Amino acid sequence: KQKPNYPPGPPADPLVGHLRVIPFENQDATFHAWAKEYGEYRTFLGKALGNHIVVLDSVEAANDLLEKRSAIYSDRPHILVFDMVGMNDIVLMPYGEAFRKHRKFVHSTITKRAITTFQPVQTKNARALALNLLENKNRHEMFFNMQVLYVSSLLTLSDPREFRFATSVITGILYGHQVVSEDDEYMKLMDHQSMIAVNLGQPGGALLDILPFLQHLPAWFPGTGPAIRAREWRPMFRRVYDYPYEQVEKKMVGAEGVAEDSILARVLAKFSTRNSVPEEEIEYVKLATGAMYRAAVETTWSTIAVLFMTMILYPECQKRAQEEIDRVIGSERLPEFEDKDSLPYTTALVHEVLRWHPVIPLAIPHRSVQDDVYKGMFIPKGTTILANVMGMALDEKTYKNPSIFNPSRFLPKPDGDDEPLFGSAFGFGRRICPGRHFALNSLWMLTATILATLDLSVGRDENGNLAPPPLEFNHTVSSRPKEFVCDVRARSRLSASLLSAQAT
Ligand code: HEM
Repeated sequence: KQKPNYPPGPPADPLVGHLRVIPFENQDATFHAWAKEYGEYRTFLGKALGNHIVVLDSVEAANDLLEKRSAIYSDRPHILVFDMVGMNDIVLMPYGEAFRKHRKFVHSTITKRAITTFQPVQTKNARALALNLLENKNRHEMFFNMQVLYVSSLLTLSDPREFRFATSVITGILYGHQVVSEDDEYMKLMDHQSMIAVNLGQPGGALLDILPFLQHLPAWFPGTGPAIRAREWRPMFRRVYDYPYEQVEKKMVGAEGVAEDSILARVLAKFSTRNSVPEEEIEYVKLATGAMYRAAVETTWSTIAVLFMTMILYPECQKRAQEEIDRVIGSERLPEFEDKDSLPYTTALVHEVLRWHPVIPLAIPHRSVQDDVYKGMFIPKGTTILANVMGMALDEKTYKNPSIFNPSRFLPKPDGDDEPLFGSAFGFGRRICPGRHFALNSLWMLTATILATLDLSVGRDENGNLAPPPLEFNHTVSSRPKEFVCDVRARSRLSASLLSAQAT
């Protein structure tokens, strides 16, 4: 029997496939190099322990498959250890009836139109963050001083301030909860989420999919660690769905009978009495809102770290955005969403942050549900499809000098290069990020507010020497800049007092 014409790829080991050549760190860089070497269509095949993996390294291939053939390519690979910990929401849900129901709900609550009502939450939190940075200036180095440690005990991964912003904007719209202290339960829940995902996502966790019987063996048996931890952490993981629901429900049936306006409160208001609603319906609402909460924080937080990094490394871009803001808004007031259309460079700067370093560099894997042929290459059913978003960002055919941070690449000629915006940072097809419009708004308001009021520059290390951020990233749940220091100053006395007056 003739071997099918699989996509090309690097030489594989007959037993373990590419397992030994696929690195654990910076996979996107290796995949990008392989795509250039092997893939005429910027796709290539990898194999690990019997599983086929196809990496798509061009926007064209990703659109052709994940978008145009979305009926085939919208499933997710099954990851046993995440299943065991109770990750049952839309993010990893298999493609099917339940997925469609969750997707409809999630997308409808945060459409471009629906989210305009939530803009005040974003504005308020952006101002609070700018003020917080200013007031706690000498503590700023703490904020990136976060290392993920691969141990089984609970470790806090969060810095108080940017993490607080990323949490508070999403809990504000989902649950009407404004984070006001660094000892906030909603922040702790997110800490636990990151800790669980990072620890279970280690290679040991993947072993369970290859040798699933390990989950039934006693704890002393080698390789059973991830299964045991998944079971142990299940109740802690579950709280991300239950806790916010209980809080909002308590407010609605409590003495006052009202909760702050939020996506969840609007849904609960439609339930006439709790007893009349089937349990499955309540579970579905908990999971659908919990999924948005889980997916929003880490991604937004890491993107903010990239924003700070680029503003230090490319001070001329920071200055140009500040000049634009000063010209349009002046220094008597703070930015509002209505200013967005008049601030094209600032908006381009936000898009360039998302392109320059996509924080989910390989998106979330898709999986094919039937055999397919693409440009003569056979892609078998059950193949894991990775969109190499980082590879796409570095495509020289689309982006001139792609490794340089240059917001004006997106501006129309003659001011800029008229290059296309980088939507790939949010994935593709029917699994595209439903929070992308909301995320863009949060990042836009934060960027405009920070640049209107603060100057960011290279910080100093403990010996007093200037310490520019190294171009290094931690690859955990998302890809985030490694620790660096940043000098934060108010641009003027007026900007400081405007913030103090309006941040609360
Ligand atoms: C800068 C911020 C963000 C980035 C870079 C980002 C990126 C992504 C990416 C790459 C995916 C996978 C898409 C795919 O499989 O093709 C995704 C999925 C998802 N995102 Fe986001 N995201 C961000 C913010 C948000 C926010 C604010 C929310 C909620 C309001 C959100 C909710 C989700 C959900 C629910 C999914 C799963 C969708 C599915 O599996 O069908 N994300 N995101």
